[in-house]
Amino acid sequence: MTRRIALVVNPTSGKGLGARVAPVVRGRLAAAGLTVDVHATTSAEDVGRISADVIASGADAVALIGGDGTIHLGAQVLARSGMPFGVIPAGTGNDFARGIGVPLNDPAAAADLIVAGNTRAVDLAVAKDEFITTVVAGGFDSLVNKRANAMTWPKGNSRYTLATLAELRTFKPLEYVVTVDDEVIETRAMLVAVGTGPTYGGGLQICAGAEIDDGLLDVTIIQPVSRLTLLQMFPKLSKGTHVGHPMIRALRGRTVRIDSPGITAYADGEPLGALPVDITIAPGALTVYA
Ligand SMILES: Nc1ncnc2c1ncn2[C@@H]1O[C@H](COP(=O)(O)OP(=O)(O)OP(=O)(O)O)[C@@H](O)[C@H]1O
Repeated sequence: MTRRIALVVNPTSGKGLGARVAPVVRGRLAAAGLTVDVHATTSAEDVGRISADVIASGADAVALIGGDGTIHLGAQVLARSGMPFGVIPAGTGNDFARGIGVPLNDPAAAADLIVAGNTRAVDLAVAKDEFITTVVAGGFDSLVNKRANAMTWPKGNSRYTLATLAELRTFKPLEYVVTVDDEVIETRAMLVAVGTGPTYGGGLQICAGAEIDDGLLDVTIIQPVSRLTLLQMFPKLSKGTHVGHPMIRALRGRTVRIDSPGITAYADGEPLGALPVDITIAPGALTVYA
């Protein structure tokens, strides 16, 4: 019997990359003998609504073409459904795809993982009643995100560089209470991040070493460092060479609370809400092709 797969496409992901990638992926899946139904989304709400319809339709699998925002929306419905879920990276960050080992710049190769049909169950975090597929964080990076979102110029990643430099001028370490299982840590810090996978922000290894299926949350606390050291840390986060820095504290646990007054938490690259945030783990909640 042929496998029937629904291809849910966010055409706006990656500034139109989603729309460009869709025919390539459709062709690859069809050439391999799968029956492919393509659904283009016209709004954020469509991602969950269409995913729910696909589950109800009895399709064998679903694939999402998009970035971390699209995966986040789909995961709200697909988590715990048991429906095998393929990821075709087409965003700017693609940290969930990176975490499960899907090729990032080769949509045909990503489609081939769906054709091969090997699945694994991966963990999701849960915070403020939402499933989170990558990292929840709050601190210096929240302020940079907020500033960058308010800027109309420049477009693209240089906006984050400018926002980072602007924020660095005035940033002072924040007061946190971080609770990991039964351990309560009162500390000043630059930021606190909690992830199921290792990266956010398009490959920054903020939770370096996080295993996507170990049933645990990885917690990173960047304790107070000078502005220059913080700036120098960003390229190191990309390469993973920050690991072992004396001011970076790494912990693991099953429940985490982050609290710092006046700070907004971000999750999967979008604002999640004001701290405090309680984070738990949903082990093996999503079944992915990888
Ligand atoms: N037609 C649409 N379908 C789905 N989402 C849409 C659509 N138009 C705009 N959006 C918005 O796009 C966001 C998702 O974009 P996505 O994250 O997939 O791409 P990106 O921002 O380019 O990549 P990344 O998150 O990896 O940086 C959603 O949160 C939603 O608000």
